[in-house]
Amino acid sequence: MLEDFERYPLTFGPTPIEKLSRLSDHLGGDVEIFAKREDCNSGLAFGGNKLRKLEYIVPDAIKSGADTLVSIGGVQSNHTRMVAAVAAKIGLKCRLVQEAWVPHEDAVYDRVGNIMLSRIMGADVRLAEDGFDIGIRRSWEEAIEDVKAKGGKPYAIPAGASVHPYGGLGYVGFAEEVRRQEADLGFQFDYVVVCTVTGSTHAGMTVGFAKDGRAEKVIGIDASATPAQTKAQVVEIARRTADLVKLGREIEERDVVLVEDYAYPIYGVPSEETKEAIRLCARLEGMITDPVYEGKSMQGMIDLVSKGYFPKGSKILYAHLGGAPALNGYGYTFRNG
Ligand SMILES: Cc1ncc(COP(=O)(O)O)c(CNC2(C(=O)O)CC2)c1O
Repeated sequence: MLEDFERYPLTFGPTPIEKLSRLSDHLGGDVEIFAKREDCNSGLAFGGNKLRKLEYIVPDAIKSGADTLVSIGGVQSNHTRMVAAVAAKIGLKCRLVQEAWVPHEDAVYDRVGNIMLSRIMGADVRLAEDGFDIGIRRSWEEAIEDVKAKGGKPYAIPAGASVHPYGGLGYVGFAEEVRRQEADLGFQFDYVVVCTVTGSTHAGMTVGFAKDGRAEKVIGIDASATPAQTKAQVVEIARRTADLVKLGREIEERDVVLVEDYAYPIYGVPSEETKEAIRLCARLEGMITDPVYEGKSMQGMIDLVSKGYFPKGSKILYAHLGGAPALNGYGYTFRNG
């Protein structure tokens, strides 16, 4: 599916799949839960899902002759941290807009975790007051213009790299990689559980698994708390990506399964149930999830298993997309563990 596209290696290679036996048993043993560890995919600044996407974007950036990568996220954005790491690795400058996406309790929220790493890696980090929205932002467009005004040659990467023309390709590759691993494992996964916010991770998986009739087995857990906008964006990215990789069929609305019940109270703020899911996974598997993204997809998966959403005997692949560095901005939240 991706033979026509150049990939710039930023990751170690296929990410490991591990059985979460203690979590599976704790949830009753009716389903088998596995994790694919995208959070351990690279040596670049603690890795994560955006690097798999950026592998298909970097060749275009290099070809463009740009000298500065320009991107955007919330203050504790994992995406902007990974863009900063990629810029450092390939020798480009980096301009980041960090918007006020999350009302926070921690006095150190804008000095630790992802934003600290981006600063240490030499990115030009600018805070902006605009609130959360997964769409194209004025602050980002102004940053692009400002780089130009100062004589730079910007390469624009939108939030999460999602609505970038090549934003979905990385996770088409994820599906191809899972199929190769399934051949070695001797079985197929019945479901893939993924956290969905700007949408190109979910969209790429939908297209990649549509190839063998499993598009609707990709269960997106919304963490944006703006599900209608997020779902529409996933569908749009999936349709464009399907054309790019010549899937051979249209992506329909029904191909995209987005569960909207776990993003509460709002984007970036964990509920009590999110915090419990983070603790349960950490205490049973030593696997760390974050309060913004994977904590909510873990919460969703646990709740769906408990409700019998997945038929008995299902093999579930949980996509762990990263996010742990942001925990440093939630020290007050977890002050008692
Ligand atoms: C750890 C982690 N897990 C899941 C997601 C959701 O991925 P999508 O944006 O592709 O839907 C993010 C995104 N993060 C964004 C960021 O700015 O970090 C794009 C929102 C993520 O970082």
